[in-house]
Amino acid sequence: MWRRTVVRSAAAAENLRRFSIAASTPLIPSACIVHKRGADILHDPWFNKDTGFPLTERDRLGLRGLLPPRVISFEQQYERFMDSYRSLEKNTVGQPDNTVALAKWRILNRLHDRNETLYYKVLIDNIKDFAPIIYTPTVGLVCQNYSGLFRRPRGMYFSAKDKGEMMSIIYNWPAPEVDMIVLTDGSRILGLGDLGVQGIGIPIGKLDMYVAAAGINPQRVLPIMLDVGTNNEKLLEDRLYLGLRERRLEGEEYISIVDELMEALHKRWPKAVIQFEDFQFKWAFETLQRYRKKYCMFNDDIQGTAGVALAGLLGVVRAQGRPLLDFVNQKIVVVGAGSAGLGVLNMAYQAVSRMTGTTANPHFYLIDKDGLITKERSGVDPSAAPFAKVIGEVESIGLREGSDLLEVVKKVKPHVLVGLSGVGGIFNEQVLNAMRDSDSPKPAIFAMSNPTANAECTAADAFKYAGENIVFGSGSPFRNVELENGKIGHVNQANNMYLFPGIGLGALLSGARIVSDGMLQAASECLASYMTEEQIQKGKFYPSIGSIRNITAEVGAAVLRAAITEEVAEGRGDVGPKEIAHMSKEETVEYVKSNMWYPVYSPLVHEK
Ligand SMILES: NC(=O)c1ccc[n+]([C@@H]2O[C@H](COP(=O)([O-])OP(=O)(O)OC[C@H]3O[C@@H](n4cnc5c(N)ncnc54)[C@H](O)[C@@H]3O)[C@@H](O)[C@H]2O)c1
Ligand SMILES: O=C(O)C[C@H](O)C(=O)O
Ligand SMILES: [Mg+2]
Repeated sequence: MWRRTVVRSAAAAENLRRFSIAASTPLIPSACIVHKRGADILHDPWFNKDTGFPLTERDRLGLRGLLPPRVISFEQQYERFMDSYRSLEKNTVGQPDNTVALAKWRILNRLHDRNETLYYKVLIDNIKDFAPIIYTPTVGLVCQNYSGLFRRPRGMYFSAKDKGEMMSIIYNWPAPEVDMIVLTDGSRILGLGDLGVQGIGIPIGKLDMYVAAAGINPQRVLPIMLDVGTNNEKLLEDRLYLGLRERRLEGEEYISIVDELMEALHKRWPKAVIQFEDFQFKWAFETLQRYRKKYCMFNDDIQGTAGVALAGLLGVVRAQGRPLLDFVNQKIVVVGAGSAGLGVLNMAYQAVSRMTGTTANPHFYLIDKDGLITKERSGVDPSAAPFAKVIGEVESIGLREGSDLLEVVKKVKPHVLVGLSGVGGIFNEQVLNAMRDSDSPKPAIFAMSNPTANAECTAADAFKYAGENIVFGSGSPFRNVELENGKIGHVNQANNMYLFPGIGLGALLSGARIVSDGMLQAASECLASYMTEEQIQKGKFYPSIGSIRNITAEVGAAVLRAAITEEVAEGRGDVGPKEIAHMSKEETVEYVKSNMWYPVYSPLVHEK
């Protein structure tokens, strides 16, 4: 076991005294107590510095003779890695995209597995280039090939076989403190479906984003796979599949195992924030309702996505040159009535209700695999029911129950078309062409499904077929498009990565008992107001990913303040809700920033 001690200069300590708790800003690197020596340290990526161990430390930790004699500085190690990364890029030119993507993922993953400090330094400083590798889209490819790519475990794996024993298994995790947990059951990985145990890549990728964007200490994050089986026939037949080769648990059996895991997690780390990720629809809403008043948890696909989408939708109104209140008049067609689509509609509906002060009847249209959802649909899911259209209303514009996407776009002439269906290419040439008749001067197309091949359309097709005056967003990254008019068609990455790190960080630092609607609303509003008028006019609704730490600090602070207002904050360490409540807006942002971890080599001190 290990623990951290914080060693600072008196002046620096005084500066941060009021606000800092597990203060980790590297004014003077914190010293770190390790309970290992020699080769054990070299094989532990949390502490390993490779050739970066100074000679004195090599003496102290029994490393003399185990390393080549020269000490290489952190900066040199960084450059050496980046050089080999650039060579790999050069040497793989012309090879298939997937081969190159996996090669890049491998070189980063190998670095992670031997030296986390250097890995996160590389990741943070190059987040724009590396996010598409450790996150969507490459993470999808990694999950699909996980059983073959597996070298070392990362995170924890609980299975249906562990029933009754989770409380003891949880203590096998070596870190005494955990701040952020991302949990999946692998049942709906991006738009790729049920990938069973292979879905562990998603919590790993999300937590890498937590470290990069929110500055959560990587020794305090925990990716978790709850393997309750898989219904993926290919995996069930694959002899090398690493998960349970059984069908998924259902009903009471399923929920009781999630209950047990949640209890065990809460027991060991009562202050940790738990993010549910990529659960199939039928369990996503149910688990959210079941746990959201009991634990500090949220569902990223439902709630994180909703906040990011709402910020984008409000940006669209601004781009049209209309006041924000005009949001209530926007005709929005959402394609995909699952966790994400319904999450977005719920939040948009709440926004309209707040703006109108009444029970709103917004101009929202919801389409699933069976077409337009109306009140005539039998067996409609209760969470989709509030968005089912009254039949008279749709008949008046020539639509009916189950009208297809093209018909809906032609008749509704929407301001915004949102894709959260997981079906690649369904915004085809005809659908995009129909968006040319949109009632908006700047029709908006959000092809939000992941990974890239599952996006409802590409950026190039959107600008080509729907017109050069559109604004565009996609869940996975696309290159900006060179338009025929000589301008650039900007691509927004409409991805929940702009919010979940700030939601988690704000919840954590406020010591929130739960993640309330007000906290989520504050996160979305913060993101929406982050962009300047000039950026909005250029069709930019989200900041560059290069500034994700900054936006996450702002979002985190907004969530923190909302937790205080909503009276769910209990504070953290010796900074209680009262102290937070007395901070100005700027001070909350500083407070959040001062609690972000940044990769530096800490002096290691051995203790038995
Ligand atoms: N960009 C982001 O931040 C973000 C966030 C969350 C989810 N997503 C993506 O959204 C997609 C859906 O996620 P989810 O959790 O809502 O999945 P889900 O399985 O809960 O829902 C999918 C929905 O799409 C509908 N659908 C399927 N085929 C369709 C078709 N041909 N036409 C219209 N609708 C169709 C289904 O009926 C269902 O309602 C995934 O690809 C996921 O990667 C993106
Ligand atoms: O993982 C992502 O890139 C976004 C989202 O959570 C998804 O499930 O697609
Ligand atoms: Mg997800």
